[in-house]
Amino acid sequence: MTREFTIKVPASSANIGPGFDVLGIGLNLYLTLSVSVNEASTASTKDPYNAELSYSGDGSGSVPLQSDLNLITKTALYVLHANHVRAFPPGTRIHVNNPIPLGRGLGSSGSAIVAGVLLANEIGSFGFDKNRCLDYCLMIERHPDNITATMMGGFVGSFLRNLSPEEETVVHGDLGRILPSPNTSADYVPPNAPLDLGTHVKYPWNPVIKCIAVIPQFEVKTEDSRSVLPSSYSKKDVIFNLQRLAVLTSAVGDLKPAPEVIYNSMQDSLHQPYRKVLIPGLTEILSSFTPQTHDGLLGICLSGAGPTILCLATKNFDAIATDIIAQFKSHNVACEWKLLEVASEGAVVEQGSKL
Ligand SMILES: Nc1ncnc2c1ncn2[C@@H]1O[C@H](COP(=O)(O)OP(=O)(O)O)[C@@H](O)[C@H]1O
Ligand SMILES: N[C@@H](CCOP(=O)(O)O)C(=O)O
Repeated sequence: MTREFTIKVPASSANIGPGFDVLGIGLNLYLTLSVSVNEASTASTKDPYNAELSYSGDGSGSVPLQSDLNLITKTALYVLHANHVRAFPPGTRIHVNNPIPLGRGLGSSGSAIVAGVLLANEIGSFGFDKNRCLDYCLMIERHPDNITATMMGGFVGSFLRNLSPEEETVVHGDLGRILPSPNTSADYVPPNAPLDLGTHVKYPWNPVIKCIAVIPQFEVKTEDSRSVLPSSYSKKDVIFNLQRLAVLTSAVGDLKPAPEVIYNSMQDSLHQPYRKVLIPGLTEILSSFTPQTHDGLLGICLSGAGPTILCLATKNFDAIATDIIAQFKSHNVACEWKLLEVASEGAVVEQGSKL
């Protein structure tokens, strides 16, 4: 008997202007894992943990296919090891199809981590619900905005609960102690995820609002984009964002979305101004596209850690994207663009089996 299942995980756009490390939207661009486990197989593989991995889409040729090097299967192995399962069953085949561009601020790593945790949940038959799965994701990703949107779908706000000093050491400890690598000893059991790490809510979203993603053809690693941020902020800047955050979370659910309200509440003082050093033309683009210059535009921001620009809009998608691409071009940056919608369902696992 061969067990088969598919894991479908949306991309995400995090922050949405003022919600740095808080807000995220699940987007209908799906990382898909097609998994089969031939339960009769005893054949050994080259892979140290029995997984035969294949890959298509963005990252093909550069993403590693060994299970203790690939982010999806490393994540799955972490969850399996923490629950005393040492490897994938012999006869495990995983095909990854990834349309999410890597390192562009559309949550590719968050989607890979969510996919990995769901993969382990199926392989180990642990029966974890999505909230428990998020605990494991948070052990790796550490900021809840993109993984919560990816796992739960929709437009979400989230936070990580207060941690005891012992939990702090576990949750914010060395990732090398959590994720396996080729040097991990055969009997090492990594720390399990504390319970209920994340809390989230889903906000209403008017489906008339679509997401334009203008994606520059260069990568910015999230880690690098976080390293340019200051370690503290002024009271003025924090209040600036909190005020806008409160208004934005309600404004996008309105029956008749108000461009002025949404545009102004998507302004940010906490991350975008600092990230301009990594993204040519960022400040100019964010300030020169408004509901007055482009009919149908509601708001504009950096998607996640960048370099993608996210526009919320109700019409004229092509014209808005074409003009942003032209601005980037004047800074010698080539782009592609996608029109995306909010993925309200989040990550899903579909079962199937064949004799
Ligand atoms: N589908 C995938 N399979 C394996 N690794 C992935 C996948 N998606 C992302 N990654 C890893 O995550 C990195 C990008 O993460 P990050 O810098 O956080 O950017 P992003 O904004 O796209 O999440 C990639 O370089 C790769 O190492
Ligand atoms: N809040 C994080 C979000 C990172 O999202 P990603 O899509 O770039 O991985 C940040 O802004 O650093």
